[in-house]
Amino acid sequence: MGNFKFIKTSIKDLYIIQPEIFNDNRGYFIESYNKEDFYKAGLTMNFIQDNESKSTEGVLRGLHFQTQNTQGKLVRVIVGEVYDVAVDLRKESPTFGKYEGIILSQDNKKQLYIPEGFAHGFLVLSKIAIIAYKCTNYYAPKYDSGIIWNDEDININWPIDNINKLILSEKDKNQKKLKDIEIPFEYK
Ligand SMILES: Cc1cn([C@H]2C[C@H](O)[C@@H](COP(=O)(O)OP(=O)(O)O[C@H]3O[C@H](C)C(=O)[C@H](O)[C@H]3O)O2)c(=O)[nH]c1=O
Repeated sequence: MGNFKFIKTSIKDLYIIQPEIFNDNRGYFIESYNKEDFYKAGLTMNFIQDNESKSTEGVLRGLHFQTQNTQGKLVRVIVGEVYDVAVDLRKESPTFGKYEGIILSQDNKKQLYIPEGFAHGFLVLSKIAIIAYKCTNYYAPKYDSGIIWNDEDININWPIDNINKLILSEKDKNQKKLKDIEIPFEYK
């Protein structure tokens, strides 16, 4: 049907996807994923796990990746608004260590496709946010890894208005810096 716009970003293989929003007097309808449309756009990944998480304002989840079973993720916001961030961790990539940040929201319905070999995280900007994302590989906690959210070498410009309101898991409070971890991802 071609209900999607696929927008390239400054980082190779990282895409913003804009589904067509069908509004009427009842509300809205979107196709949130369509394999044929994605394949035609060259996004030929195979999603095998869907996730959903709810967070309150000021929650920052990230920056996460799996060192094996690495996951490509198609991220969208069902309720609320988040600042979503992907960091290129592919060795030899010309954009290694660079990030792209984007507002995903219930209103803009934008999605971010984060390829394998990236770290992912988001900051909740609304009272609550419910995010849903498709993954190209299964959860593998023994390969769970991450980078600290405020790593100065990545220097993410998180839209935080009050640092005291930041809510992090214990794990995320203690993530390592990019320069202190072994990066396993090749750049294809
Ligand atoms: C990720 C995941 C978690 N869990 C269980 C394990 C824990 O008992 C609980 C919370 O896990 P965690 O604190 O790792 O959840 P997040 O901090 O939201 O982690 C995610 O946040 C960032 C933004 C991501 O992109 C990843 O999907 C993932 O790392 O859910 C599962 O059962 N399956 C899963 O795929």
